[in-house]
Amino acid sequence: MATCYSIQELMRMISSAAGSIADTVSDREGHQFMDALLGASRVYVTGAGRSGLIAKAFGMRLMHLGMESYVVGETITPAMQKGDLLVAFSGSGETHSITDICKTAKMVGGTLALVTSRSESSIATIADLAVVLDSRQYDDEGLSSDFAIRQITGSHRSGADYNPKAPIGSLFETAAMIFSDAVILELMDLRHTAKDEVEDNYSNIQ
Ligand SMILES: O=C([C@H](O)CO)[C@H](O)[C@H](O)COP(=O)(O)O
Repeated sequence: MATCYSIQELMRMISSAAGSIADTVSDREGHQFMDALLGASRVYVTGAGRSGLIAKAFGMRLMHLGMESYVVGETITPAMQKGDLLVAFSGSGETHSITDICKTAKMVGGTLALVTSRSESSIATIADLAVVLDSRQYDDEGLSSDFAIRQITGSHRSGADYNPKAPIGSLFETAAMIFSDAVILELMDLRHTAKDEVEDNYSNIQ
């Protein structure tokens, strides 16, 4: 694929675009998400494909912080109960398998938090709270739109010579990873977690 951008420029574009998605997260959504995590007995995470990988990475960090966290679908994941929280990562909010898991979580009395790129979707409709990382301006046409290029590079180069580099949800997934890490930092702060405690929980058998 021909492109007039170097790998370094592309990296900066992607990080800058993902960073700008932070501006789309409302304070209310951020606070609700933190409150749900801090108030939960146990935290379950779920997501499909790349969103699922972000969910797992988030669940792992919660475990490092000493919180009881589980990945839905893993062999030793226990039954979910009232008082537990399910965090679903789904850019579209429409992935069938994840929608079913979310419905089950609600049915058993759990709380459902959604991390998504769309405020309206099947999962958003049943979620108790949602954090919207609005990456849609990049997702539909990758980074090829003039708008996206101006946002990212500050230039007025036409999109005509540019191949999309963050298509099909990639920026949502990158932004979701950054959001998750920000949440972990805030949790460490609020729970007065020392770096040593986190390191004690790192796996020594993997
Ligand atoms: O793997 C995914 C990626 O977009 C493929 O490029 C998605 O994360 C997966 O398909 C799940 O979709 P969403 O539920 O819409 O996040």
